[in-house]
Amino acid sequence: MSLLPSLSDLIARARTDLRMGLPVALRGPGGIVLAAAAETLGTERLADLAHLEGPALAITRRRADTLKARAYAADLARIPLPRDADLHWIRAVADPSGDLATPMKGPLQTLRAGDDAPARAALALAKSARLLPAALLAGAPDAPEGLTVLPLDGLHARLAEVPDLPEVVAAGLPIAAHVTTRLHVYRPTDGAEEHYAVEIGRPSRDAPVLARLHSACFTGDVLGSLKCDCGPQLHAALEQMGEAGAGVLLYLNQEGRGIGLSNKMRAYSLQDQGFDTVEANHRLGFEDDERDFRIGARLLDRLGFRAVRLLTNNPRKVDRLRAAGIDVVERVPLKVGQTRFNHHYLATKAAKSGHLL
Ligand SMILES: Nc1nc2c(ncn2[C@@H]2O[C@H](COP(=O)(O)OP(=O)(O)OP(=O)(O)O)[C@@H](O)[C@H]2O)c(=O)[nH]1
Ligand SMILES: [Zn+2]
Repeated sequence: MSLLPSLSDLIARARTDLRMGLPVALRGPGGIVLAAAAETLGTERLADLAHLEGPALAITRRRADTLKARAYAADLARIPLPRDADLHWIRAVADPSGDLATPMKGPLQTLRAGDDAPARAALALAKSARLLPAALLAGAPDAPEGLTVLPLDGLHARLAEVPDLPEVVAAGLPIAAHVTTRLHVYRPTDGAEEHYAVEIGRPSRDAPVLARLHSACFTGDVLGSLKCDCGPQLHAALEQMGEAGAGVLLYLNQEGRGIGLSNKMRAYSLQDQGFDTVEANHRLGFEDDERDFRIGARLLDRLGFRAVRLLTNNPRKVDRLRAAGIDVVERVPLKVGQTRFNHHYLATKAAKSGHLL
């Protein structure tokens, strides 16, 4: 019946539930598994989950490696919940901010037997809710009334897909770089973040367009942070397009290379403790880059652009766009915004993430 929620609707709900500290119910061949995000779980719900069957804390392999816990799966580890575990213990396993101050968590036993699929889905949901990737899971005889119930079948595949991105609206927006500019807003059908396209001038759809895929950086774009080069890159790209009289800048709301602002600031706090940008992501349980550039390809396609001259220093963006069917005819370097505060950050990106200096 069309009035019932689709899988995308359920995913959108699940994200909100997890952010509020509510568990979601995952229905698979083994029955119902309840999953709650470690970051938002409260004391009473922890007590209730702890009384269910086989409570275990799922973390990513990245986090497991940091904690020296053995991950039997390629991507995650499940730690059986110790009998005396409280919220403090759960947060300490999930959140690296106290790793140096309280190295008390180990040795951590991990589970080999049992199905990893519910844990995998829960971690993907936590990531897509921009929470720390750690979730408490426990088997339940049935789903308590009122909880969001998601079928495990197809869930992980759906979370890995690019959602449909219909355009909500487009309107003229004269900006300093060019007076003939239009801002387009796209809203994904799975309730995730909206993305924007800034169309400068009237670029032809028949020739390669000067384009940039810019990932949101509140600290750099808005506050003028000196820790990264995002703000100057954003403005230089718009200026270059303005001077050329045509271009398209996709502003993708993938803050912090796709981990969200809270997690990015957690990474900054780890950087204050001496870890570099890649190490900080890993300690938090993330890959160094969690962005999905297929969204950029989808938006270019929607706008009618098949070929681009891409403003970037990141070869991965070029590769991902090409893999998604966009013809990147040229990579145009964008070297602005070096400061004494971001020298180490840019050098790390070059050494570890393949950026071209
Ligand atoms: N996790 C994390 N994200 C960061 C950090 N510093 C900046 N960012 C984010 O990194 C992203 C940078 O985006 P871009 O400038 O589009 O991408 P890029 O990979 O640097 O590639 P180009 O700028 O195109 O060369 C933004 O989402 C920032 O919020 C950091 O230390 N940790
Ligand atoms: Zn930045």
